[in-house]
Amino acid sequence: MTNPVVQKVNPMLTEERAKASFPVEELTYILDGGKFNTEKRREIEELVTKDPNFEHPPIQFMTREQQYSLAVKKALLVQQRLKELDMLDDPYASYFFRRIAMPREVSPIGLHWVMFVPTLMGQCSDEQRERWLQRALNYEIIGTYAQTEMGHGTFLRGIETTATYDPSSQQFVLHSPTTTSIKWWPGGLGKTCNYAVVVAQLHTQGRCHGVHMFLVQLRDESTHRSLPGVVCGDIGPKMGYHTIDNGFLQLNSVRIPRENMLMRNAEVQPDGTYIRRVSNEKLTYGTMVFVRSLIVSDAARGISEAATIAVRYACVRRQGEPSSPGAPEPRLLDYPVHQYRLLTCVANCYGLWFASEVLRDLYFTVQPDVLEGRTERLPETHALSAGLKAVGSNRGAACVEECRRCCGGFGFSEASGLPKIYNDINPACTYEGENTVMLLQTGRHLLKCVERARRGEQLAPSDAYIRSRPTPQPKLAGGPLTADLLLGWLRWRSLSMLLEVSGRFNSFIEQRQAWADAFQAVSRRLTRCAEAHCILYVGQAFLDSAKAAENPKICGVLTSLCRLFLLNEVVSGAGDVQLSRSDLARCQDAIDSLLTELRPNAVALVEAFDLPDRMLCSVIGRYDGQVYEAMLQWARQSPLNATDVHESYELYTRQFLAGRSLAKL
Ligand SMILES: CCCCCCCC/C=C\CCCC(=O)SCCNC(=O)CCNC(=O)[C@H](O)C(C)(C)COP(=O)(O)OP(=O)(O)OC[C@H]1O[C@@H](n2cnc3c(N)ncnc32)[C@H](O)[C@@H]1OP(=O)(O)O
Ligand SMILES: Cc1cc2nc3c(=O)[nH]c(=O)nc-3n(C[C@H](O)[C@H](O)[C@H](O)COP(=O)(O)OP(=O)(O)OC[C@H]3O[C@@H](n4cnc5c(N)ncnc54)[C@H](O)[C@@H]3O)c2cc1C
Repeated sequence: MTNPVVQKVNPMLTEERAKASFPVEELTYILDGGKFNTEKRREIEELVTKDPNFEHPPIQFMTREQQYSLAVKKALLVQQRLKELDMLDDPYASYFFRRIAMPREVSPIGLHWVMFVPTLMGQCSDEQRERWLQRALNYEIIGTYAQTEMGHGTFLRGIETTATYDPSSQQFVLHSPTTTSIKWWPGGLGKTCNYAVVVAQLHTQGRCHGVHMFLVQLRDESTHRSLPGVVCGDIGPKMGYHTIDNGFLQLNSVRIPRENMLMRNAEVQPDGTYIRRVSNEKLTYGTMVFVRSLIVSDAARGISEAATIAVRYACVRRQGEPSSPGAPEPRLLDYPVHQYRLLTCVANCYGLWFASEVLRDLYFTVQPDVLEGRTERLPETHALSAGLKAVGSNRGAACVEECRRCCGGFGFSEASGLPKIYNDINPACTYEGENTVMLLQTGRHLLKCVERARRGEQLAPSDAYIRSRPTPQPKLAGGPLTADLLLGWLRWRSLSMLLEVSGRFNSFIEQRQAWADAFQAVSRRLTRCAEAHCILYVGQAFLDSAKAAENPKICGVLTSLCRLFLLNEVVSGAGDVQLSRSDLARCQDAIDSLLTELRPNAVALVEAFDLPDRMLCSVIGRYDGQVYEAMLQWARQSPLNATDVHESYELYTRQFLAGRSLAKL
């Protein structure tokens, strides 16, 4: 991919940039977690941009096979470069190197570093780590995470693949007993990987002990041919994710050594005796908690890319009736409704960005304890990572789509870069736990919190408000609509909704319904409670970050953006609780005022994300704002334009026009 040649900057963008009321660079430092990180990220981006090995024509003009092949090359080249630069052990540097080298092109070896390596870290005994982890970190072996089957994705306990221990050979026999038990979806499984962590039902001494993990070699390490008993391949084209070989895997009585069961939490001894070392069996699901927390930040980054494109385009695109004769047509960004559509996406982006940082810190605080078997804060971490994964990816997909629509027809063209971002973000609503199911996990946790609060027990910090007494609805039509007041209202809303659903749930229990039936009866409402709880978390993280900004100008603009986020939640969630007409009207007026206030900072707020053209890959979101000439250049690259007359003319159209039958051709 080549960066568009930066031409003279479109004066309409220069004009907008000059309106910023705060130092954009300082906000970039905040978003990056410090000036040092910004500088390091830029150095890495520069390295990749200068490297001709990462240059190629736009992938959108390539076939899927070409896209996959190129992605394998780039993904492996990234690893080589990281090694040469001695950056392999630096997760920050590696992340940004991969991101700029393969912008929104999912890597065929992505599962290796997102799930395979973390699973080895979290699920192996110390001895197993010694044996495999370094090989995996050195990319001597390339692995994936094979859990989902054709027949079971969400309901993990229903997985059918079996791992049956044979004490005579001290081996496990891995087997796919049915068609529905064939592993389906794992990333990189089809063609790229030679190992997999396989999730299977453990059988030993005639008993099933539930799902456990096993390291299975799939392909020969030198020839890459699939090993005897292993049938695997690519699952075919998808809605997006063209660069990765999501695969299938059928195991026909494949034997692996006993030592290949991941034994941090449980063990099968040579004679077949099963020993569980920790009582909480959900520790096997640890990698998913980790990846769910990453997805929240990835969703925020996706919105940041789409919003940068759409806001820049809205500055240079004129469309509509001039305000006076001879005046130019208005810019899209001059329309209040357009400002609303874009600025609410920007507000969601900042909210999720800051929330993902708080969630990441929580994960890394809790994880060392969990690894040692102390699981007190695991339920909170699981509930938050599941719920925020759902809210983040739902919002991510919705905001990217809104940005795409904001760009009209060009938004539908791959030239805009927006379909690529959307197709990369959207599957996150499904993978790593389908979003509705994830919200139900959060809801289940919240119901239990209400019970524990009634018993006077302590709750984890993010759940603590559930212990407070119900209060009357905070009035919004009185004094100023401060961010603190709005956040208080969202806290009140979350608690009210939860108490209402919990009361309903308890009445089913009192009518002697089974727990599971009562849960199903309130499940629809419970997903809304989970969303409200997560939005409260996002709002709190947003406001805390705004207040923490040392520069008063940045503090001011972030607080205004946070108020827009909170007000929009109040207005769009007005159906969940009774909001008076006067409160609603007040909030709507406040939104209108905020749009006017924030509009001059629209470009500055997205450019604080500091996304180079190479990252955006967008004809309409270019830094220089020279959209139209670049659009024509893009179209000229279409393979359909390689000749003036396409071969289909001779083959079909000419015959058709001559009245000949096409049926025999
Ligand atoms: C750099 C950025 C890149 C980011 C992007 C990454 C790109 C990677 C691309 C693709 C990767 C995709 C990988 C995958 O999709 S892997 C497969 C993922 N599969 C799933 O997520 C399956 C979803 N299903 C489940 O997680 C579970 O089955 C379940 C839905 C949670 C239900 O489980 P189960 O029926 O066993 O449990 P219960 O509902 O009965 O609950 C029992 C108690 O366990 C608690 N629980 C459940 N899960 C966890 C967990 N993970 N951790 C801790 N505790 C857990 C639950 O709360 C219950 O507790 P209670 O106290 O109420 O009994
Ligand atoms: C791009 C992509 C990459 C993936 N990568 C991997 C990978 O690397 N490794 C891997 O193992 N898997 C992977 N997956 C699989 C993914 O994790 C599953 O698709 C996901 O967990 C959902 O499972 P499912 O497809 O079986 O859907 P189902 O579980 O059949 O769900 C279908 C629908 O039913 C609803 N539903 C299901 N159960 C309930 C319930 N209890 N209550 C209410 N509603 C319910 C869901 O909300 C959903 O809308 C990937 C999937 C995709 C799309």
